[in-house]
This record gives sequence, C-alpha cells and structure tokens, in this order.
Amino acid sequence: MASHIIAQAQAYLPNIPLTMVSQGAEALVFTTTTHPCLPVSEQTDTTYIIKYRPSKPYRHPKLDAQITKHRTISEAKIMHKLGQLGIRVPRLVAVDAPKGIIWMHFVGKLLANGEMSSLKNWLWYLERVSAPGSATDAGTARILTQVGREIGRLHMHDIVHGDLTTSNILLEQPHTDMNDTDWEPVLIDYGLGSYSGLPEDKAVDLYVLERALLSTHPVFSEKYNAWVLEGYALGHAEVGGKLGGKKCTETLRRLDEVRMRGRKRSLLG
Ligand SMILES: Nc1ncnc2c1ncn2[C@@H]1O[C@H](COP(=O)(O)OP(=O)(O)OP(=O)(O)O)[C@@H](O)[C@H]1O
Repeated sequence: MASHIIAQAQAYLPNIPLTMVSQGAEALVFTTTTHPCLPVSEQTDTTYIIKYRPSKPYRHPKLDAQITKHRTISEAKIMHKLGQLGIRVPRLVAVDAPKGIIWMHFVGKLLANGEMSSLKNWLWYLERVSAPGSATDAGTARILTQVGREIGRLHMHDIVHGDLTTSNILLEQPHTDMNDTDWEPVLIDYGLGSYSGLPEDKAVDLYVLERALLSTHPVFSEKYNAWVLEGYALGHAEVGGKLGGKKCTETLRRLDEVRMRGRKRSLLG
C-alpha cells in the first residue's frame, strides 16, 4: 500500500496513534487505543479498530467521494441495525462518512500461537497444533453451530453479508471466566452487506462460506458445513418460529441450485 494513503489516513486522524493491521482491496484497517470523543483524562487502554476507505485515483473525484460516503454509511448502518437486533457485531464508536472512516470496538484476541482469533486461524490451530481430534470434537461443533445460528438470524432479518469468509468471522470471549475452548463468533466486514429477502442472495452467502471452508479446511469442511447448516436452521427457528423454518427450507433448496451452478461453472472452466 502506497505510503501516501497511510499518510492521508493519518492526516484525517491527527494525534491518533495508528497501527496498521490489514490492507484489503477496499480499506485499510488500523488499531488505536484512542477514543475519538473522550477527553485525554478519560481515555483507557481499550483497543479500537479504525477502518479507512481511501479514495480511488482511477474514479472521477466527485463520483469517488459519493461512493466512499455511500459505502461507509451503508456499512455503519447495517452494523448499527444488527447491534439493535441483538446480533453480535463490533460495537460502533464513530463514523466520518465523507472521509470514509468507521471506528468500532476491537473484537477477538490472540490465540496461543500468536495468531488473531478468526475462525480460519482457530480452525487451523485446532487442525495443526491442538490435541488430535479437537477439530471435530463437541466444542468445535458448538462454535460452528453458533456461526450458522448467527447467519440464520441475520438472514431472518433479511440482511445478507455479501462476503462470508472464514477471515470475516472473529471469535471472542465476552466473559472473563470463559476458558480457552469457549468462544462466541462475531461476523465482521459489512462493506458488501445489503438488505435482501431473496433466497438466492442468502444461498449465495452460505455458498461463499461453504467454499471458503472447503478451500481453507479441506479435510474437515464437510463436517464443518454440516454444523453451520444445523445452526442456520436453529437461527431461523429462533427468530421466526414456523415461518423461519419455511424460509430456511427455501434458502437451503436454493443453495442446492447455487452449488449445481458452481459445479457446472467449474466443469466448463
Ligand atoms: N472489529 C474488528 N476487530 C478486530 N479485528 C478487525 C475488526 N475489523 C476488522 N478487523 C481486522 O481487519 C481485517 C480486515 O477488515 P475488513 O474485512 O473489515 O476490511 P476489508 O478491507 O473489507 O478487508 P478485505 O478486503 O480483506 O475483506 C479483518 O480480517 C480483521 O483481521
């Protein structure tokens, strides 16, 4: 990432110490311990995330400004809505839409091997480092079922994530008394999120996660996916009762079609 983009972020955030944690196609992500609204005397050592969408030089400046503002507002609104609905998301702190900046609470912690507790890293840790069998034990089943449950609840509210990869699912331990195997999943990155009641859009969300699990955890992906789908049904039932069950069935039926299209596409190259 060009240093002038980091310099631009720093210029928008004067006197805020920034540590870069990620540079994706859309945004730069930093951590900081400075809260944007609190006076110095009330700052704590809480860690926050700052997500910054830089301007794209290849876009017309006016259009670019509109897109940045729109995407930032859209992401923040979805996060806010999900928080209100009781779905686990990073807590919003502040938004500066014209500058493309979202502040939120940091989620997750370091695993025993020093990696961040994304679902991807955690499953890799279980598969490669942890005690044999732990990748398929009841604790893993519980967490993947919880992942599916969160997605089910999201979809029952007609919100689709748009980029459900195993890096966009972080695991956190909200209570201090939770042990090392006890985690709660939090879905992050609503940059491609949208409102949709269509089974097709929801099925594509599930398919993207299914493919991500297959490519990053090929040995156990079938089991992992089965647990996710079990939880998906639970999330629907929890929010929508009988209607939830019907909606879940519709989406899973559509998922079969999406899978079939995916297979055809890969056969045709
Ligand atoms: N609230 C958060 N707490 C902890 N880490 C976070 C948080 N938000 C983002 N991150 C970290 O920053 C990374 C990138 O964030 P995010 O996916 O939102 O940005 P992005 O630019 O859309 O990334 P990509 O293009 O790679 O999908 C995440 O994978 C995660 O490691």
